[in-house]
Amino acid sequence: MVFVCLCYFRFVVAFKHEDKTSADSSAASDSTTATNCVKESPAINIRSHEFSLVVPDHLKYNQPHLTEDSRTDVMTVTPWLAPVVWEGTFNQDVLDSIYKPKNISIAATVFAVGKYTMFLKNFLETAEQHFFVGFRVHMHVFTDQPNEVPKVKMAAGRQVMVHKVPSLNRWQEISARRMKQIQDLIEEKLRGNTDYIFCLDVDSKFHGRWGTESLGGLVAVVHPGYYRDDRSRFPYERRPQSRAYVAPGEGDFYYCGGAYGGLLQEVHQLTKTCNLNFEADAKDGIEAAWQEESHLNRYMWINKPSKVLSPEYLWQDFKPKNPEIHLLRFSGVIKNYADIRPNV
Ligand SMILES: CC(=O)N[C@H]1[C@@H](OP(=O)(O)OP(=O)(O)OC[C@H]2O[C@@H](n3ccc(=O)[nH]c3=O)[C@H](O)[C@@H]2O)O[C@H](CO)[C@H](O)[C@@H]1O
Ligand SMILES: [Mn+2]
Repeated sequence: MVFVCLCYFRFVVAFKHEDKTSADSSAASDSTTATNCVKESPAINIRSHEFSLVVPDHLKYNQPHLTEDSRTDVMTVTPWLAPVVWEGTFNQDVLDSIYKPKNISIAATVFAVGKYTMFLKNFLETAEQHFFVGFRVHMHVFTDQPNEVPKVKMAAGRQVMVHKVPSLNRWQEISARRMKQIQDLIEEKLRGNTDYIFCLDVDSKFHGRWGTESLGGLVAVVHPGYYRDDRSRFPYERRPQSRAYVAPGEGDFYYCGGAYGGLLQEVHQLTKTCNLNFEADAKDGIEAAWQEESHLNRYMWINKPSKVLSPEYLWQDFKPKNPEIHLLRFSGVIKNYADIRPNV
């Protein structure tokens, strides 16, 4: 660890020095810097994708202007300085050229228990069209009926992995138990081979790009149903006996249980904590108003997300599109709850 830090420090110093000595930085001084670092620390493999934003030299794109903002109708940065991602706030070519050479791998989890297997085909097919296209993606499908998982043609470097889970007879349990199963997946299968993970509702479809702009340490999506409301109207858990309790006058946004993600270790911490709190509540005979979504909201109040995705990243088909939504990326389909859930 110390070794890595030293190398990193050296790298920064080298670049600073280069800035000072030559405004027109040459390829030769670049390669000297790189070679020095590699020579002195040959065994180091840096897998931290958050902190090094390296673009290929000579990438041409529009100049960013500090006195101009591409979006003036919406919040683009939170009070704790996390970006809020909206169409128009980022340059996808710059972002892709940063993450492409890192060869990152992305996992997504999706649960289809009971009749929810009917959503898989559309979910998986549209993910192929819009979700991290051109990147390595593993779609982890959790289901009680592996035979019902449709065969979807996947591009190179992308695949579906099926995990069998028990069927449960309350939708609340099916939804909430996802946290534990995601925690286990990370511990047992993903550690060491996956960089980022996104956890998504299956009753939804992709309509537009969802890509590298969404990457971050801890990533939350603002719920489409409440983002124009005063926080007093957010459906947080309001009973102080629950570990998901959020007090009046507190809370930043109301986040979705249907989409969240980030670096593997961050999502591990989130799912582990929410599951522990959900279980402890259950022992006390209490289930939060919106199950794991309530626990997630409590968690995100204390552990601020480092990137916030706008409701473009989880809309609902039944909601008319508001003017601030310039691009709809992912949206919940209209469903008849009584027909598809095991209980009402
Ligand atoms: C868009 C969004 O933020 N949705 C959240 C919301 O309700 P939703 O109405 O979106 O919940 P839902 O019925 O979609 O259930 C959540 C997910 O659980 C799975 N499932 C559920 C029932 C079932 O019989 N089989 C099955 O597989 C499936 O992956 C589904 O997408 O509140 C829930 C609280 O519990 C979850 O936090 C959802 O993520
Ligand atoms: Mn849903």
